[in-house]
Amino acid sequence: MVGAVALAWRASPPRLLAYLLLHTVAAAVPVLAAVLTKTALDRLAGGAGWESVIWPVTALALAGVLVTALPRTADHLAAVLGRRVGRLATDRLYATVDTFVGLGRYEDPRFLDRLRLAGDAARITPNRVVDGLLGVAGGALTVIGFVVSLAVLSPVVAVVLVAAAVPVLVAELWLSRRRARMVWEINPGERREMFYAQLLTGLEAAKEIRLYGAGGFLRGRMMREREAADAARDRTGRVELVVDGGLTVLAAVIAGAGLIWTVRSAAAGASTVGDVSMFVAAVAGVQGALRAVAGSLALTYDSLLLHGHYEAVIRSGPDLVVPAKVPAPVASERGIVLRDVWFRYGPGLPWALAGVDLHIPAGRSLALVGRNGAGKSTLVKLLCRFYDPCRGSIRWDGVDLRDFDPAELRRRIGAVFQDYASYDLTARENIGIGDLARSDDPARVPDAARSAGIHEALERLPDGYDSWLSRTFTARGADAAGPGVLLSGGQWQRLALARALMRDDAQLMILDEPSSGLDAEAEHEIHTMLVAHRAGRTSLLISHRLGAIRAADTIAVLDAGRVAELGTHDGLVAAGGVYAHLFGLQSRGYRTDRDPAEAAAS
Ligand SMILES: Nc1ncnc2c1ncn2[C@@H]1O[C@H](COP(=O)(O)OP(=O)(O)OP(=O)(O)O)[C@@H](O)[C@H]1O
Repeated sequence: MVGAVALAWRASPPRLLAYLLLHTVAAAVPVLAAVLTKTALDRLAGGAGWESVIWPVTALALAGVLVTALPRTADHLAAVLGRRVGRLATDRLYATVDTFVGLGRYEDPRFLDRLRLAGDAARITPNRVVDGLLGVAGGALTVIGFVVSLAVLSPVVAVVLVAAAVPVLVAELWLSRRRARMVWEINPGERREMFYAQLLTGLEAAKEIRLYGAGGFLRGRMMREREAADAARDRTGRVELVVDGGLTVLAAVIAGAGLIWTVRSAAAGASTVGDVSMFVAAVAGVQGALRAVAGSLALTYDSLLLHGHYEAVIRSGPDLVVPAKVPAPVASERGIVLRDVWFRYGPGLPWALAGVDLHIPAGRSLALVGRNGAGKSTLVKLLCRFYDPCRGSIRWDGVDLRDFDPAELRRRIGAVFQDYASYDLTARENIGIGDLARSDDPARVPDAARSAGIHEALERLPDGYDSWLSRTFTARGADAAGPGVLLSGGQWQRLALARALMRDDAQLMILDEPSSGLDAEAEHEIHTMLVAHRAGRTSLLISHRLGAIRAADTIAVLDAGRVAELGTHDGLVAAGGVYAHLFGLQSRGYRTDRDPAEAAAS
């Protein structure tokens, strides 16, 4: 609770104070109005003239003005404050997410459920907590005012009214807890529903969905998720209806009984007409305010439960241990050494790496080959420290990767991942992301693009490097409302390569299938460039096209998470093992002088 209120305070102290003041005045006005009405009626009933009621009536009129003006002003203030708090909380949330070193949390459905609720909470809960607390405080003020005035008329009714409030409060809190549990339970389904909705409305899967006619299947799945969530909401709604309905009837019975008692007492001359009016206003006021208090309490409680997810993410701490101090490199250990590295993506899952021993000498190139699922990309992810090995160690210049500052480690690496990203940004930004600190240098982006062989193509775009590479969003601030342009698959791949080449000072260049989408000529051209670029640098190259990696200083064949073969291209071909077999298959596929029977069979 303190966290939520502190956020609101940090977002805008003057607005929060003004909001507090408005709420206090709004809470006091109904009590004041009831007292003024009683005073005026009693004076009139006592035969007093206009002069003696002029001030209570004028004050009553002013109170009426306040009652109409205050809620609008308070609503406006609440909305402005809410947006400010939302911005601050969202920024804090995403800043926290940005501190996560690894990828593990993005593969933990429970954490993702929590993250989604935290996102909702960041937008709404701090303000709702403040609103709820002010509602409780304001309502309590109104209740106290009315109960005191009522106690003067009838202590019994006052006590009964207050006692009747206890079950209301208990019931509202119980309903809140139930609602929060329901929100948590339907959250995974709601995330799945969002996933299906994105598939159905996004460009990414549109081709396949249309070609395979999978729209109905996905829509059915989406609606089933929605139905399940709505069924849970309906169940909660029914319980709320029964509980709230019962409490409303109880309140009406108490109010009715009290009214009969007061009118009887006025008829018997034991109380005045003003007393009756005060009683009616007080009972309605107390019951209304009590309901408002209970509602605000439930709102606060609901919001706090939701806010708990936000706080849990904010306080989740580092996902991988980050050392306070990085040890100095060991002069005798140059390069990267993997020693008996074991890794799996989760307990109970198969080992993706099962005892890898490998040395990537500084300034040399190592190529990784192997069948699908052999563990090549996993090894790359471990080198970038997106995960830590379960067993064994990876040392760079003698320093365990766990002892590096992750940001420092990543500054040393340039990479093209197999599943590289394509950003809905301009071409210049798509490349500049590779080294944002130096992306303003006018020559760097075109230089990187030239090396990746994409410069001319980008220059030919409608706005050159500033062309917007998206068909689904319009550029921010763009005059033209139309979408931008899209690149071909191979051009996107070259763009990803240019992004990696922005870091021309990277000590380690990782290229995971950097040319899989390129035509034969482009592939040759890129690999010639990469061979020149790699000279004297440490590099790790993964490719299923073995012709592309034959120039590497060392080739390692991964098989079922282990290094099965290690050597140069010529050495491995001569050894006649897995590499020689795979290379033989590929090179035979390109030969035209094959035995016709062999060609027909392949
Ligand atoms: N995020 C993940 N969570 C769980 N298992 C994973 C994950 N990524 C990969 N795996 C599993 O780890 C094993 C190794 O996968 P990896 O991607 O490293 O193979 P690869 O050699 O790069 O394959 P390919 O040649 O197909 O790219 C596979 O069995 C795969 O199913």
